[in-house]
Amino acid sequence: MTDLTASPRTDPLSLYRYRDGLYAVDLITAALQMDFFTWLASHPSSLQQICAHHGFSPRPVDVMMTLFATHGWVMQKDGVFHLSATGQEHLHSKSEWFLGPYYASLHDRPIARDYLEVLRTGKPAGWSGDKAAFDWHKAMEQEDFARSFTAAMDCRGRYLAQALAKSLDLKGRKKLLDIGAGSGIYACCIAAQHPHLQATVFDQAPVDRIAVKLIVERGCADRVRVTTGNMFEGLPLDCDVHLYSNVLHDWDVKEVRELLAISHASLPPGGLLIIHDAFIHADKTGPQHVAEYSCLLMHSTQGKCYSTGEYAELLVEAGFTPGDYQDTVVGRGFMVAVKN
Ligand SMILES: C[S@@+](CC[C@H](N)C(=O)[O-])C[C@H]1O[C@@H](n2cnc3c(N)ncnc32)[C@H](O)[C@@H]1O
Repeated sequence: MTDLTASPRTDPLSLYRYRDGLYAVDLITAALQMDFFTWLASHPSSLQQICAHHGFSPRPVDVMMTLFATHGWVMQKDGVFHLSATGQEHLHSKSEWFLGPYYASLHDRPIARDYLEVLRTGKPAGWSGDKAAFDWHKAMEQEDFARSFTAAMDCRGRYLAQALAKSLDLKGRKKLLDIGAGSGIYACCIAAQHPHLQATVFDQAPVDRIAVKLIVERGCADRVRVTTGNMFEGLPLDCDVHLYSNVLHDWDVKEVRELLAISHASLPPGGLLIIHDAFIHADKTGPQHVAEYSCLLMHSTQGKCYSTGEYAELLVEAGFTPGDYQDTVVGRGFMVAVKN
């Protein structure tokens, strides 16, 4: 039986950071290719004005401007983005220190090209630029893709989940629902750390079958069960804790609102909702590595890394009282909220 309460002896931070931040350079390249910074210098603009002028969608522009703000290349004042001194000196095509040509050889990278399209359509590009796998939610219904994607989430979660489990206060709670659970690694680690708790892993086919096998292999099947379903069509009613781990970041605001409303309807009064994810600061000036990870999500899913402020607003709107954000490891953390 695997000891799911153990932590590794060494720190894998840089391995997570390379993978998470991979796409940021392509978004910077796409912006330079459009000479976006030179335009912004003479047109300080709100997010809406940037979208209206360039024919862009709000979600990718928000991710792009957050990335630039975390580097100090743009600054936001009263909702208007301005090019900073660094931006004027190194990103403006009329500056003697302009670095645009240094990035020109990257214009043909598939992900950089995708960004020109994602900015305009607001729709995700294919996973890793592969047009054949265009909609990864659909791809997750295919056995092979589901298996390799779930393996990726599982090995990432092996480290993140035990850290989350150790940080949670679940005294007096009875049953956790791990929504969009993948392999069930989070439910298993939380159950291992909190022996009084039962858990249900909730996902769709064929991920449910992959989860059953791994839960048995890990020796957790006595307290962790699997339920198959579509989270947008309702959730089991017998749980007093809901966990969304790396799930809401795959979806746009409309779907996040729907999921929070479904959770609210399914939890008892006083029920606990946990969002485990990578969070942007409320003022959207950091952390830089989360802004980089958000580029990857914006490119390949319908979501992004939301800020703590955005989540707090959505939680209040859905009828929850949000608590403070708490860090765990490798730029991840969680927010809890109690059903009013
Ligand atoms: C990014 S993975 C996160 C997995 C896991 N929670 C983690 O933190 O690693 C998103 C998961 O949501 C599941 N999912 C997507 N749409 C779903 C739906 N409509 N109903 C249930 N699960 C869904 C996917 O199958 C996938 O396992």
